[in-house]
Amino acid sequence: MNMLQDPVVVVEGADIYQGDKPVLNDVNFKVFPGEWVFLIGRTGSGKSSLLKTLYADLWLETGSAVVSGYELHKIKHDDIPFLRRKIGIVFQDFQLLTDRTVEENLAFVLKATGWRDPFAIADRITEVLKLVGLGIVHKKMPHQLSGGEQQRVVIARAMLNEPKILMCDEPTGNLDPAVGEQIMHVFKTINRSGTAVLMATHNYDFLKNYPARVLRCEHGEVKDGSTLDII
Ligand SMILES: Nc1ncnc2c1ncn2[C@@H]1O[C@H](COP(=O)(O)OP(=O)(O)OP(=O)(O)O)[C@@H](O)[C@H]1O
Repeated sequence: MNMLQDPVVVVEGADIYQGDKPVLNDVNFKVFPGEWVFLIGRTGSGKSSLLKTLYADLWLETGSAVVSGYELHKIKHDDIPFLRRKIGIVFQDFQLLTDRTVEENLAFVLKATGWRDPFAIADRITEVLKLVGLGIVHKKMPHQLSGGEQQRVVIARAMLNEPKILMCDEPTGNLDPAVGEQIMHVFKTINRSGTAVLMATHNYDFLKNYPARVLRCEHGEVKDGSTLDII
C-alpha cells in the first residue's frame, strides 16, 4: 500500500440507496494504491450496493465519492465508460460472452476502449492471460474451460487496461474451495504488483488466511477495521 500517493477511492458522507430504500448511511473511507481491503457483512447488508455505487451502477445522491479521479456525485452518464476503464470489475458469475472465444472476449473490450493496432491487441491479450496463469487458451470457447479457468479469463479481462483498483463481488462464490484458493492467489499476485483490491466476500477462510483491512457493513453503517477484529 502506498499512502503517499493519492487514494484511488475516497468516500465522504455518502448515503447508499437502492431506489428509494436507504441501504448504508454516512459512509466514509479511503482506499490507497496497492491496498487490499475486504468488504464483509451479512446477506442484504449492502456490500453489492456499495460496490455498484463505486462503479456508477447506482447513482450517488448524498455525499461524495471519488474513484480513480472521477467524482461520482457529479459524474455525467457519458463519462461512466471512462470511469469503468480505470477500475476492473469481477463478479461471482463469470459473465463472459458465451458465443465468443477467449481471445474474442478480450479483444472486444480492448477495441471498445480504443485499441486499434492488432499486434498490440494480441500482445496485451497474451500478457494478461499469462498474468492470471493461463497459457494458450486463446481459441477456446468459455464452455470449454473449467469454472476456475473462466474466472481467470474474467480477471484477465478486468486487467486489460491496467486499472488502479479491482472491485470484486464474491469472485470465488461459484467455485469449489480449492479452486477459490487458487483464484485468491491470482488476486494476490496482481495486488503485489500495485493494483488495489476491494473484495466483497462471505468466505471466512480468506479473512483468516489473508490478514487485511476489513470494511464491515452492519446496521446500515460501514465500519473500518481489520481481520484481527473478526477471527
Ligand atoms: N435491485 C434492487 N432493487 C431493490 N432493492 C435491492 C436491489 N438489490 C438489492 N436490494 C436491497 O438492498 C439491500 C442491500 O442489498 P445488497 O445486495 O447490496 O446486499 P449484500 O450485502 O451485497 O448481500 P449479499 O451478501 O446477499 O450479496 C437489501 O435489502 C436488498 O434487498
